[in-house]
Amino acid sequence: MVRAYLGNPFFNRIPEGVSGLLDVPISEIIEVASKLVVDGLPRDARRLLLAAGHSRIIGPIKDGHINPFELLGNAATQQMGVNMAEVGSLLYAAQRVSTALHAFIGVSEHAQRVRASAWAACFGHSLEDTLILREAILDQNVLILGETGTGKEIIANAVQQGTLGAGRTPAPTQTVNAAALPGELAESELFGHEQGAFTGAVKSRKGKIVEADGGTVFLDEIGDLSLPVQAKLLRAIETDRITPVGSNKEIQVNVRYIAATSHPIEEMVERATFRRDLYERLAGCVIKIPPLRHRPEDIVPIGIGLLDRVCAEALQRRLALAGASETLSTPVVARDEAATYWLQTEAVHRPWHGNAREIDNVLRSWLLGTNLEWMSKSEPSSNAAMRGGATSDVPNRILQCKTTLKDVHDWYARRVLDSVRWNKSEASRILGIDRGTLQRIIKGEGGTDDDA
Ligand SMILES: Nc1ncnc2c1ncn2[C@@H]1O[C@H](COP(=O)(O)OP(=O)(O)OP(=O)(O)O)[C@@H](O)[C@H]1O
Repeated sequence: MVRAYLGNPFFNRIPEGVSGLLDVPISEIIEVASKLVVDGLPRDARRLLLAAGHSRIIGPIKDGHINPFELLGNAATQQMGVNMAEVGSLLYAAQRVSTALHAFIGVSEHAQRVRASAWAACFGHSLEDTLILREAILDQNVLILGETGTGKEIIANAVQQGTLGAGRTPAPTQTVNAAALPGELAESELFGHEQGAFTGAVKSRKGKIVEADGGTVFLDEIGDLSLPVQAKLLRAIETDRITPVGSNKEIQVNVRYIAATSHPIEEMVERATFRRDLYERLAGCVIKIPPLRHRPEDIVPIGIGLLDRVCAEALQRRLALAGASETLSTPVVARDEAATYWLQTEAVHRPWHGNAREIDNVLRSWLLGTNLEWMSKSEPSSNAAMRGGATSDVPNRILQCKTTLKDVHDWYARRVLDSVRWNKSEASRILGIDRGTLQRIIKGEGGTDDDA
């Protein structure tokens, strides 16, 4: 039996096909269990059973097919006198948070710290924290700080996954983007309104905070909230009550707030453009995501992860267009070698002021220029031209590529159509073409004539 714990290099190197027992310190059960589920351990990982310690539970594991999670629950129950159902729920939440944190790629210490902070925002720093202080942990609001494109939304989503509703169902989650909302609208979006409360309020509306009752509200771009709305939000947080616009009735709510901003909020507090008391209420747990230029070792892994995603999306689109008749003859993830090489040799030296989002945009436009041939045909192109050429010489590669302008038009039209769920009027408006032209593009692609 091997004693393993999170951070132990062994744990990350369990060879394919191994079966056995891991003796995990009780304080790390939740981390280890969730890591087992998400971290791509061997397919027969179910045979890798976790034991929270001791010989009296190892026999039954060896003999039968005991669910390791149940076993963990039992072990924790025995040792700490806690409720079995509660431990089961915790493990379930842990699994969801881990899966969500997987989307936050990064090997740097900074990235690891960000993931650990998000984890702590849900479960604290130890199993004792988790079991004893969980209510208090979830009572704390979370503030995520980082430049644009650093992955604040990914982290917010992970923290949201840590809250469970009744019966292990996911708790309600709502997102409000304060940057997109002028004053009155922000108030109505957050707190709801009564019918006739203002011009255009033809029906009453609940508002995101009430809709998230029992769960979380993600307040994106909180630094853009006006001072009057800040005051109202502060009151909602302090009293757990909100008053819809135009109403004189208060509504009781139980919500965890997760806020994020790319503005320097501490400076805003100093300049009194953001309320200090609200900042303090939101900053129960602060997660700072450093920009990519402070963690250049994350550039390649993030780039490769995004490249896989872009290629998989492109393939999916192609299959959707081809219809059910085409079988999946190519791997879902076809990584572009030239792009990988470029990431390793050139991208690492760039400052990436737009952070991961900028890498995503560059990769997407690169693939649009060079890989369209692959996107529209059944086999991946060899990319020989790209491999042979200097990787920074994008125009040169585009010349060698057989993509026509029509291919680019059609591809882009399809992207827009996808993004508006094939609403052709909306797509024509975005593309700046009339519906007849769009119809012709669709016919050329083998689409249908039905209006969305
Ligand atoms: N560490 C990361 N790993 C993988 N993808 C990332 C990472 N960080 C950011 N991304 C990707 O970058 C894009 C932007 O991420 P996200 O929207 O979470 O950033 P943000 O910090 O909320 O930006 P903004 O402040 O502009 O809203 C997304 O496509 C996201 O998947």
